Amino acid sequence: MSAHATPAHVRVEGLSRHFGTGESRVEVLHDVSFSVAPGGRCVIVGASGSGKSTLLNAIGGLDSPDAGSIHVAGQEITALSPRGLTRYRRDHVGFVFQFYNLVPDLTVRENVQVTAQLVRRPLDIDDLLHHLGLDEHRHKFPAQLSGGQQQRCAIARALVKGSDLLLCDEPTGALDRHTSQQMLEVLEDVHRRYGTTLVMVTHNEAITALADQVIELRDGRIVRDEMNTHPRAAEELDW
Ligand SMILES: Nc1ncnc2c1ncn2[C@@H]1O[C@H](COP(=O)(O)OP(=O)(O)OP(=O)(O)O)[C@@H](O)[C@H]1O
Repeated sequence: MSAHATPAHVRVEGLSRHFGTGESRVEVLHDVSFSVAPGGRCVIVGASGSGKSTLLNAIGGLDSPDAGSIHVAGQEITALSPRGLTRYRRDHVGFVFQFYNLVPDLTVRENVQVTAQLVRRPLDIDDLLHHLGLDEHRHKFPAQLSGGQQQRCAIARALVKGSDLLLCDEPTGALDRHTSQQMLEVLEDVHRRYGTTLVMVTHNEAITALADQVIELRDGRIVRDEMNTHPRAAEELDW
């Protein structure tokens, strides 16, 4: 790396992961290496079972690889103790899952507040809900929201910590086309407003048009790592 090169926000090197033993052993990731620049929007695309979620979970400190390393903002998260990993997840990473994992007995605002209480300097909850178009839904429970509104609540919860890395696992997976487009516009806005580094997993090739960087996984190996010099706006997306 030259003295002027910007250090990567996320650097994955030689990552491998398997599940099971003996005949049921499955090699899920093989020697995966790539970097994401600070403030980059990286889309990881691949067929079902190609290892996308396993990779994202490793970056999020939810799963430990067999071999290789992951650095996030210069810190080697693959070398952290379980306690260190908990702290990393709490302080440095926002996670949005396909199934939003909202607490059903808490309102939208309370769902976000629970996470805000975990960190020292959370973002302003009401400001965030406003930007995510959830003003009028603040006091509703998850079951009273549409899929897109639930997803936006999950994004608010992931962002409120003020972490600069947002990991999204199939953020549009359970949504119809129109709501998916809205969701991608929300993520675009979040990226513009907060400069958050986004790493998003999807099986939908169309979404790669929005990314600065596209990684394709096939059977746990990277078969494409390309920069996109002219990413499209979410509203121009051709499904
Ligand atoms: N905890 C686990 N135990 C055993 N096998 C697992 C486990 N987690 C994932 N796998 C296997 O690893 C492979 C990759 O799974 P992964 O969820 O990473 O793929 P994916 O590309 O995200 O797929 P999808 O798009 O369907 O979510 C699959 O064959 C899956 O069955």
